[in-house]
Amino acid sequence: MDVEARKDAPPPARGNKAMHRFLVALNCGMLALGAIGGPLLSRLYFSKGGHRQWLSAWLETGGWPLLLVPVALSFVARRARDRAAPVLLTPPRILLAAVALGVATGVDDFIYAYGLAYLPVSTSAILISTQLAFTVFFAFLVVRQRLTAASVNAVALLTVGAVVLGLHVSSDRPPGVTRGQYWLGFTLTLGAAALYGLVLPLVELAYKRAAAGGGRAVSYALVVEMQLVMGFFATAFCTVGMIVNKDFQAIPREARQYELGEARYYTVLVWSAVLWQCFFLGAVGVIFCVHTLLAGILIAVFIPVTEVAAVIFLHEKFSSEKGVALVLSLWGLASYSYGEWSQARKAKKKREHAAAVEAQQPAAP
Ligand SMILES: Nc1ncnc2[nH]cnc12
Repeated sequence: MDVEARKDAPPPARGNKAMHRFLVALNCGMLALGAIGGPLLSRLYFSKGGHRQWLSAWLETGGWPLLLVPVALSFVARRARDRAAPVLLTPPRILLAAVALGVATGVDDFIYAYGLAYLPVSTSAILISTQLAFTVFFAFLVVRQRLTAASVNAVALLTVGAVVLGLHVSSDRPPGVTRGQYWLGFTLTLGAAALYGLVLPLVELAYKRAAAGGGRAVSYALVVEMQLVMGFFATAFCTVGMIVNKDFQAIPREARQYELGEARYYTVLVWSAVLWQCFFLGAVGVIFCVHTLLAGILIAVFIPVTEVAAVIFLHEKFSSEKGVALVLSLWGLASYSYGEWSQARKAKKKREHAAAVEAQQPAAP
């Protein structure tokens, strides 16, 4: 848990390298599970008789207590090594940033849930894919993330995929949704993409500030701790919305009237909370292990998978546009991965060359 990883740090030692690879795989896996399963279950809630946007938003981060387990384990391990170890690893200034980012996530969850109430999950997913363009833009501004030919190519391919899919959006209004509601959902979903595209690089900036302030690399334990704080405040924000909207009183009534039955209603709610937790923890974990842009790329890449899953499980229509978008996004991922791999290989060769030149220099008298 305490493994440290920063892009600008020297290459990790062999044991750390294995742990780093494990964390990359774990976080990519969690992000995949959450990015595909979260929207499907949220849409299943709305399509079978759920109407509460604040409740749906609440479920996106309401699983934050799950993070108490790794945070507590990390604390116990630290206390076993050092009796004076502090309860929290996160510096106070960064905790304050996590509170603000948590509230921003709560706002984002609400506008995302509002959009999903009025759009098919396939349309919502297409609109959310524009998040990548916002992430690239804000990552460049906020954390000076370099733009390479491979990342620009990946963004272009994913954007073309979204535009191709966008060509059929006007014909897919869900039953009972008015034209006005459809376009409100459309606009709010684009707003959610922009806001989350800003939140991701700000999370990376917070890690950088935490590393600079503490004089050492950020650990994965700190990442989980920050996510716990963000999840708590995002949920608190949505709880206020639920209280004002009288959602808590409406839940038992809504459960009784749910098309799939009462037990399945609660199952959908519980699994929504678990899968969305995987999404948010996976996203910040990928930012920590690699960087913001990869988190944005992966979220975009899973979108066509969500499309196919929506066709299979929610019986949404599969059009030829969806097939084209799927191919384009896989191509985008391949292009990006190849670009990163060749950059890393060039950097490694450069380091080895510099080390060889240094070894040949005669020792100073
Ligand atoms: N609240 C949210 N949940 C999932 N994906 C998102 N993309 C942008 N906002 C989102």
